[in-house]
Amino acid sequence: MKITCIGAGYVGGPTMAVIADKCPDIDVTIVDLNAQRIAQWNDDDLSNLPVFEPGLSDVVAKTRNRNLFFSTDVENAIREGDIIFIAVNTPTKTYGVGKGMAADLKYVELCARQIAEIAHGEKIIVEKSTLPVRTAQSLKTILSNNAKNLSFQVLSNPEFLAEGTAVQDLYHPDRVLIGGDQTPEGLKAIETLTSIYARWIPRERIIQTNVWSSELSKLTANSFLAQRISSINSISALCEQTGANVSEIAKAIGTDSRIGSKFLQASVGFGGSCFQKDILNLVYLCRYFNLPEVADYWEHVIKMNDYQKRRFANKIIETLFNSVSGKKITCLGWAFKKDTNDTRESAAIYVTTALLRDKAEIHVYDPKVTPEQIYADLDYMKQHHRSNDMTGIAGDMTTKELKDLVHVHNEPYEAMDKAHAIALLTEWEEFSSYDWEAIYNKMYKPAFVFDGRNLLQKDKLSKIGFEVYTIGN
Ligand SMILES: NC(=O)c1ccc[n+]([C@@H]2O[C@H](COP(=O)([O-])OP(=O)(O)OC[C@H]3O[C@@H](n4cnc5c(N)ncnc54)[C@H](O)[C@@H]3O)[C@@H](O)[C@H]2O)c1
Ligand SMILES: O=c1ccn([C@@H]2O[C@H](COP(=O)(O)OP(=O)(O)O[C@H]3O[C@H](CO)[C@@H](O)[C@H](O)[C@H]3O)[C@@H](O)[C@H]2O)c(=O)[nH]1
Repeated sequence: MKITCIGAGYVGGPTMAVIADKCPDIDVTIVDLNAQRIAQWNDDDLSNLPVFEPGLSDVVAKTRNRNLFFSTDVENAIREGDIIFIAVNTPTKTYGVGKGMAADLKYVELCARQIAEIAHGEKIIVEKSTLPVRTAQSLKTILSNNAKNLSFQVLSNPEFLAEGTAVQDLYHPDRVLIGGDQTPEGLKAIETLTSIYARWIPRERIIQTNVWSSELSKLTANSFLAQRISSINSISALCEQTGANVSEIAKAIGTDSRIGSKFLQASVGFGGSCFQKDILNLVYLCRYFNLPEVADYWEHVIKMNDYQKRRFANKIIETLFNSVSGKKITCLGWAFKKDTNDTRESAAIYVTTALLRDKAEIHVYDPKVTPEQIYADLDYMKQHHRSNDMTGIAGDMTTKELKDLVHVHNEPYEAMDKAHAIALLTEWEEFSSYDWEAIYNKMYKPAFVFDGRNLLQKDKLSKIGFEVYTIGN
């Protein structure tokens, strides 16, 4: 048996590496149109892999060129694979019908058309990308109208890994979900895929459903997770007005086994490529199916998140005497969470943009994100943000002006030297072990710290002399 995966990104790369590790008798080929990304996956120097994930380079070192292969030859991989995973990106549409809401399925459709053109024999096509419910039907329609000599089954097998813990999540998932047609052929395909995961995951954790339940479970899971963060963040705002402490509340409610303690960390706002995109997608589907009340309900999870990011940026501006113009603000962290180099939808981008609007001078330090990525994020924000009202940079700022105002450092102390304020935006653990006394001595006074992750010890910092703002306290 051979496995092909189209899309060598944050999902395709780690997922296939783990399958290759656990199934040494199966050849796994990951293909991508992006030649640079494939070259990075094939780089001898494992620190150059395009995805940073704890533990990933070890798995790649073990499997690469044994039974794990990275290639740009999409056609050959489609021809060879018995099981073809589609793990391409499905971003929010930035144009036309459904702009700013619906998932852009053009990359998925392209895969289906390519498979239809090239593949023959028996194939199992697996939706690994996160897709709107009923996408499998569109794939089937494209395949059955265009393919020749192809007998296929489409399965939905959404991925639940979280970045930063992807490798651990893939080796020990809470569950694997496989949806397929409830016909003899569909059930056989489900069983084939199940038998691969069953090599390392107990069968009772492999859930089999129909395709539509599987597709919709993924959007629902992400919406529930994000909803918890928006819920605790909404309470953080109330805490700041009343003297209650959001961390104490999270602990108090989290010990109720019906609520549970995870995902109750108040923050500057959730980021990442999935939560916002998937909720917007859910909202779009609800509106499409004429369920406005349901759509409004879920849309508020995002509105609350926008509010939290805006609130944090405004807090900085207000505290710095209502203007940050010409002031040096240092952002500690740019990634959307710790232990990843991914910056998609990172709260840092929104907060920085709001500060730039108020003419701040921004200095950034992140242990894993490159300067090119940071400038690209700000440029993208300039063009594509859903609502300018949120934090979009005044469209009139040129890329050059942006670069003049944003300085990226590869050393944290230099980034904080002579700063007016520090905004901690990602919970990288190294931030808590810095010499905060030395940092204080080199900052303008009053020296402000805005901890968007409640990572630092507030009492210790206050004792040094800092003015400290934390979320919900
Ligand atoms: N990132 C996550 O943590 C995560 C977790 C679960 C699910 N997902 C979902 O998985 C999907 C992929 O996410 P990602 O973060 O890996 O995206 P990504 O952007 O990191 O990777 C997608 C890759 O697909 C490639 N690609 C696009 N069209 C192609 C084509 N026609 N042929 C070959 N390659 C093509 C792109 O060049 C890119 O390298 C999305 O639907 C996402 O919602 C992501
Ligand atoms: O209590 C919490 C937990 C998370 N976050 C933030 O929420 C965002 C998302 O975090 P997380 O869910 O850990 O990472 P993702 O990689 O985005 O993973 C989510 O999105 C993936 C893509 O669909 C899913 O596969 C995962 O199950 C789902 O957790 C990050 O900005 C976190 O900092 C908080 O603010 N508070």
